[in-house]
Order: sequence, then C-alpha cells, then structure tokens
Amino acid sequence: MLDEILAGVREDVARRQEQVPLERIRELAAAAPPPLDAYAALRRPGVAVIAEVKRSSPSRGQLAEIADPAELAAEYAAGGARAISVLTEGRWFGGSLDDLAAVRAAVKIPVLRKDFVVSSYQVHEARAHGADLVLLIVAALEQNALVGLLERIESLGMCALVEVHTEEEADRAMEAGAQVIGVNARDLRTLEVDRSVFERIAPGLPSSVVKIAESGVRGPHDLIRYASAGADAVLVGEGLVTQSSPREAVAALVNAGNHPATPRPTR
Ligand SMILES: O=C(O)c1ccccc1NCC(=O)[C@H](O)[C@H](O)COP(=O)(O)O
Repeated sequence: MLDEILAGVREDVARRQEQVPLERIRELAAAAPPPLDAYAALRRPGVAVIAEVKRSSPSRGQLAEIADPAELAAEYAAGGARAISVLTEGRWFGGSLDDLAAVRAAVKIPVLRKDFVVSSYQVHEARAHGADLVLLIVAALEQNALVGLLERIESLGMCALVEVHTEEEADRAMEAGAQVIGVNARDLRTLEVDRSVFERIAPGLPSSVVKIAESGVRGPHDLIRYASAGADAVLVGEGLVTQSSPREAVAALVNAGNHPATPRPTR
C-alpha cells in the first residue's frame, strides 16, 4: 500500500514542480508568516488532541465529505484541539494544499501537513501554505533522506513529526534527532491497526521527545489507554470526521486528557 501511495505522490510532486519551480516555491515559503511553535504547544500539560481533516482513506474509503475544511478546523479549535492535521495527499485521501492554506487562515493553533513527504520541494510547499509541522514517515525514507528532510524542516522554523511503527524505525527517528515522534498504530503496509504498538515503543523514547499516538482513537477510552502508556498527544481522524458534532467529539477527548485521573507523561 505504502509503495503504491508513494509512486503516485512522486508523480504528483513532479507535475506540481513543473508548474511552480523550486525557486518560486522557496520564495513563497520565505514570504509566509512565521511558523508557530508546535513543540511547545504539544508539551503543555494535559494530553493534546491533534484533530485531523480526513475525507477518505485507503483502509476505509470515503469517511466524510468535508466541503469546508476551514469550518471543520475552526470547530476542532473551538472544541479545544491543540493542533490541526491536514491530509494534503489527493489520490487516496482527497486532500490538497488548498485545504492546508484554508485551515491555516482559519485557526491560530499549529497546523500539520500530513502527507508522504519524499522531497525538499514538499517541505517548502508546506511552509508556503502555512504549515508549522510536517510529517516524515520513517518507513518511506532512507536514513540520509530522513536526516536531510528533518534538517530542512527545522531550517524553515517548522517542526518535524517523525512517524514510526517499529522499534527499529524509532531508533532511526532518534538517530536523526527527532524531537516529536508519532507512533502509528496503523501498519502502512497492511493497514492493520494495533494499539499495543504504542505501548511497546513509547517507553523506549526519551522524556524530551513529544510522543504522539496516531490512529485508532475512537473515543475517550482509547485516549486514556494511550495516555497510560505515556502519550503527550493523540492524533485523531476517523473518530472525529464521522461524528455529527466534531467540536463536541474533540471536547470529550480534551476533557478526558485533562481529567485528574488520566495519567500524565513523566518528564
Ligand atoms: O488511514 C489510512 O487508511 C492510511 C493508509 C495508509 C497510509 C496512511 C493512512 N492514514 C494516515 C494516518 O495515519 C491517519 O490518518 C491518522 O493517524 C489518523 O488515524 P485514524 O484516527 O485512525 O483515522
């Protein structure tokens, strides 16, 4: 699955780069308002909720129409989301860079470009469209490319969310110097979701690293389970976009994350 997605992404990036050359996208990135400090936002007390704008996915097909991503993001922010994740991949997830720019304009909290980033062109694109955080998937990148992209993201003042699914990938993320690591419960090759993956990997990550549990949060019970295993934040897509009130669904998660009985990450 991952290889198929990546092949499409490479084609799409090449096409966009023909239309807007690297030099121009660099200029647009340099002219964008400065990024917000996502690391600091995610380190604040309580389990942070990163709410995702997700129309469809390879595992579930169409999830929600989302005619106005800016309106959805504003609802998420009103519910207490600490950051917004915007899927910008078009073929499988129905997302776009226009979605990212619209969300950026609608909220004052950090915004993540969630995509399959394989080139520095996409990093400049992310900044040009207002991203504060950029996803890097270890399984999709050789180590040199991971290090180079992470440095490029940081050189533009943004933060890299480095995604892993195995202990070996977590070691590679730490070697690359990642400060924010997401453990995805979803295996991007088989699409299976196994929440115990976070419980296995998180204890091996240093306390200075922001630990994000990605995928499989369907309600407060899942957030509490991830928090018990040391999550600073959860990243939630399907469990929010399929709700009649995404704002209330976020608020329910935020309340669970702030509840005195919910375990706090030890630093
Ligand atoms: O969601 C998928 O089916 C998927 C398939 C292949 C690569 C990535 C995929 N999803 C990206 C994500 O990791 C999720 O959108 C994110 O973690 C939220 O997951 P969920 O709350 O389970 O929708």
